[in-house]
Amino acid sequence: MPVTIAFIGTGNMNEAIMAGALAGGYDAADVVATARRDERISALKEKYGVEATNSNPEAVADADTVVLGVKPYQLDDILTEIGEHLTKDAVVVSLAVGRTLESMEAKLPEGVAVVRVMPNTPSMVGKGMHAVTPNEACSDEQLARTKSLLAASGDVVTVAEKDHDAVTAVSGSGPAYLFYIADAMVEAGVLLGLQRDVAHRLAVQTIVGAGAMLAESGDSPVQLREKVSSPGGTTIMALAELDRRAVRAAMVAAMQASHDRSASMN
Ligand SMILES: NC(=O)C1=CN([C@@H]2O[C@H](COP(=O)(O)OP(=O)(O)OC[C@H]3O[C@@H](n4cnc5c(N)ncnc54)[C@H](O)[C@@H]3O)[C@@H](O)[C@H]2O)C=CC1
Ligand SMILES: O=C(O)[C@@H]1CCC=N1
Repeated sequence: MPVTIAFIGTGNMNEAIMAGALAGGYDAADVVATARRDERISALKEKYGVEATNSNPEAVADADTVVLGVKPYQLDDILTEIGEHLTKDAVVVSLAVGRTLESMEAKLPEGVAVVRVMPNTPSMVGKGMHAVTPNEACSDEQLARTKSLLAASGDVVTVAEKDHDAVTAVSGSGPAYLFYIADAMVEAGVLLGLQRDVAHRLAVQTIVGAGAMLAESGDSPVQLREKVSSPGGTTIMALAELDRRAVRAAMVAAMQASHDRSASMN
């Protein structure tokens, strides 16, 4: 069977999207992954049963979907390397933060379909968030093909390209904010006398449960917060302390910093 999906630069994000696709019914025989080190190539072959190689031009030669998982500063070299080897129908899917469609088109032969994606690491457990923007040359079918692939590892939303820096601040960098809060909750639990493993279990299940309520209840974050906060009770005391310490303002400033860094990376 011909190879149809090439993952170029199979690090954290590309491995997550590839693993999701394979778990979601894509055939390993239709997938090729590239990496630089021999040990990594062997590991990808062994773990996923896919074809793996260090040759990016060979990997894209039969592919109709080419997912680029390299760092933003490595992207130009890869685009130049693969451009002339792409199939006529190929769609190039870039995960690189901050890199515009225009900047990628400039490194590819004219008329190549490109989709800019902002994914996030929960794709590793099938709960990713992918925001996608196609370029002018991308057909409806090529976009649908891309969205189907991404849907195997999470939710997919189409956004305007101007929104990518904001998307990065919310969902791209977002998992790290929650890991930061989880870490702080565990540390505080230990400070209050809990065993570390118990504090970890309590914090994790609380975040999982709160996330499920956000996703499933239909209530807004404010409504959910109000349900935990009894008048004069423990929760309102904690939330008032967060406000006194300007945690909300810190959150806005942090996300502005993520946005601005993304905007500066093209
Ligand atoms: N990690 C994250 O949370 C997110 C990452 N992204 C984007 O995803 C992309 C990948 O990020 P990560 O997976 O975190 O990075 P990573 O460092 O884990 O993966 C990059 C991989 O590309 C490989 N590579 C580099 N040059 C290569 C070449 N010439 N040929 C073959 N392989 C090559 C590296 O060996 C590495 O395995 C980046 O552009 C990043 O901006 C986007 C959203 C979230
Ligand atoms: O920190 C980064 O550059 C990547 C992009 C979004 C999340 N992580």
